[in-house]
Amino acid sequence: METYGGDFQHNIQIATAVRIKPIDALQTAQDCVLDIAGCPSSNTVTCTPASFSAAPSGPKVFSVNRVFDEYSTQQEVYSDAVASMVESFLGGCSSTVMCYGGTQTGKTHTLSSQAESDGEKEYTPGMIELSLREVFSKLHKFDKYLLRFEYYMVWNETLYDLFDDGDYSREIKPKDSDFKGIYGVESIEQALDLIDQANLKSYKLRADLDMRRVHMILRMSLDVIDHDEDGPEISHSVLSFVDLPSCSRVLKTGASNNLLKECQKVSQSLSAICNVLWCLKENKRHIPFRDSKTTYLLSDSLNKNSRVLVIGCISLVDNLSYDSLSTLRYLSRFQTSNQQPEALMNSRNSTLVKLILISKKINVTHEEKEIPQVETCLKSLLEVLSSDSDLPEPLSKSINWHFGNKGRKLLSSLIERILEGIFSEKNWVATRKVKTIYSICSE
Ligand SMILES: Nc1ncnc2c1ncn2[C@@H]1O[C@H](COP(=O)(O)OP(=O)(O)OP(=O)(O)O)[C@@H](O)[C@H]1O
Repeated sequence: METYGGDFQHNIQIATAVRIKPIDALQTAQDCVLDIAGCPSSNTVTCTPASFSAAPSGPKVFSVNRVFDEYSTQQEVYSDAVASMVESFLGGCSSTVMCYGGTQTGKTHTLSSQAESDGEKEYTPGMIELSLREVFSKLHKFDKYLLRFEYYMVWNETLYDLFDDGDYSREIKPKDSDFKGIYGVESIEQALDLIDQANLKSYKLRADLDMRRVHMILRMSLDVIDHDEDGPEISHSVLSFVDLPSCSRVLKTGASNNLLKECQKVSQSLSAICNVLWCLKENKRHIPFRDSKTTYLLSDSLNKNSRVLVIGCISLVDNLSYDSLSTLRYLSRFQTSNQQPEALMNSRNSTLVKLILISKKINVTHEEKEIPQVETCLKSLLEVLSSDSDLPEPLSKSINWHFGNKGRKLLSSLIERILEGIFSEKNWVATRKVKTIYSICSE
């Protein structure tokens, strides 16, 4: 993967990605409070809260290293963002993958992807399983290695060891963790089984203690002894997966005492992570690892040569859009390259995504205020489609996905009709026609 980390000159390489959760079968475009335009090949997210009272200043543009839209698959997220972290880990460089976002935005899905209990959704392995598969398939290359797994839950700044055979509900100190963990795991099946059992313990513990906002931290350490012509080479690296909840909505809208306390602790911990990463990036002498349990626990894998990937999970259907906006703001703190958001906003790919979101929306909402946005967007897209130049691959893929194989032609005629019908006549009766054409194109 060329782009990740490529433009980071700092000691620690920090990359950011956004994953947009698809709206589910029970939700409609009307439920979307955010218009988010982004595309797999673009690295900006343009976020327009539909409820302008939530953000009177209008659209906001956030730059990240990679946007995974709502149609992205687990395999795409893995191949494009996580695989290189695993490669670094196997090469002796510690790597941390963090998933951050509001509740129900797809953090667990992205990391663990558990099968749905009603069996309706297909099981697709998440980043943890895909990474473990890669690691186990490469271990035979080393002359000698020692693998160690640890799994922790942090709640209200209290640490629990989910691999503790005895009393896993016992609070532990981060320094105790040096002697903990499971060694000698020999197969991917054994590893996944251990993680599943630990997840069951965490559900029980969460229910027993009424925990609602927790951090989950899975760590895999690898010690390798390899021999080459210069003699033995020893390396130590850690690969961590961290599930970080966001509490901005709760903090903004208020909550009961216990939940508020939980959220304040989470928020302190998130600031501590942010400070540590900033200090590492700035090459500061003092790194405030001790400011939170999570940073203390990760201190051996956050250092000069390590890599961090923060995946922000966001949802188009987000009550008042607080969580998604705050997730994007959090990610933008780590962004180091100087993107030109305006230029990127006009790129062909983000235009298409915007069109798709808006055309879904104009089928159901008739608000005049959307007309100028839709018009600009459609006109620029029509220009792209009418030109002879080849469409970039993700764009043609998206067109096929949304409008069938005849994609480009149908889409052009659809846009022409939308422009004729709606913008010249300014007549919303045309919306019905558009709706019909749209449904024919989508068949
Ligand atoms: N990219 C996706 N594709 C399909 N389904 C998804 C996707 N992301 C999330 N979901 C579904 O959305 C629901 C909520 O996702 P998930 O449990 O991962 O959210 P979460 O952020 O971990 O929530 P919480 O913080 O409350 O634990 C699940 O049913 C999950 O299967």
